[in-house]
Amino acid sequence: MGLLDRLSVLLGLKKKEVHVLCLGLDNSGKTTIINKLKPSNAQSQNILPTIGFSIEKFKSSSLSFTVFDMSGQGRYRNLWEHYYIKHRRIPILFFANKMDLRDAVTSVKVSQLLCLENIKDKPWHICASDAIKGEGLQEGVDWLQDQIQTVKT
Ligand SMILES: Nc1nc2c(ncn2[C@@H]2O[C@H](COP(=O)(O)OP(=O)(O)OP(=O)(O)O)[C@@H](O)[C@H]2O)c(=O)[nH]1
Ligand SMILES: [Mg+2]
Repeated sequence: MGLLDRLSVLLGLKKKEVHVLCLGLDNSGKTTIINKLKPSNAQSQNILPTIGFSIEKFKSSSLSFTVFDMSGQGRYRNLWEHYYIKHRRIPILFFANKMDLRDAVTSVKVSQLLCLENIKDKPWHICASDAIKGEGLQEGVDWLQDQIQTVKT
């Protein structure tokens, strides 16, 4: 970020830009989550499986998010490696989505199944969500914002 951009962010004239990588199995609801975070007039009514990846944008509070929405389908998973930044202390937000389904397990159980407590080198957080109704999404984004805002602009 250039000096002028930094100054604009500090003065509140411009939103700080952040890049987010969205990964997860196919059909888990990634695109639906991102879509629901957009203003209602920008939301798509017809979400199709993502081919390759798509770049989506939304704003929240003082941040401007650019999200790389990766396909979860098996044949595209090798794309994930190109974007995965192993050694940086990037925050990781997990959505335990589709919590409205009758056989959904709790976010605590998901966290145990994925052994999230083993992640010691990055801040992480898990939220239960229902992307159709939009439940749990803002809690996750608020956590992400807190993490990002503690990093210097
Ligand atoms: N019941 C329920 N259905 C959901 C939820 N979130 C998404 N869906 C549905 O799940 C299906 C897949 O959603 P997508 O957002 O396309 O999933 P995706 O993870 O982006 O899939 P890929 O792009 O193929 O990786 C759609 O029919 C959504 O309507 C949820 O929280 N609850
Ligand atoms: Mg998708």
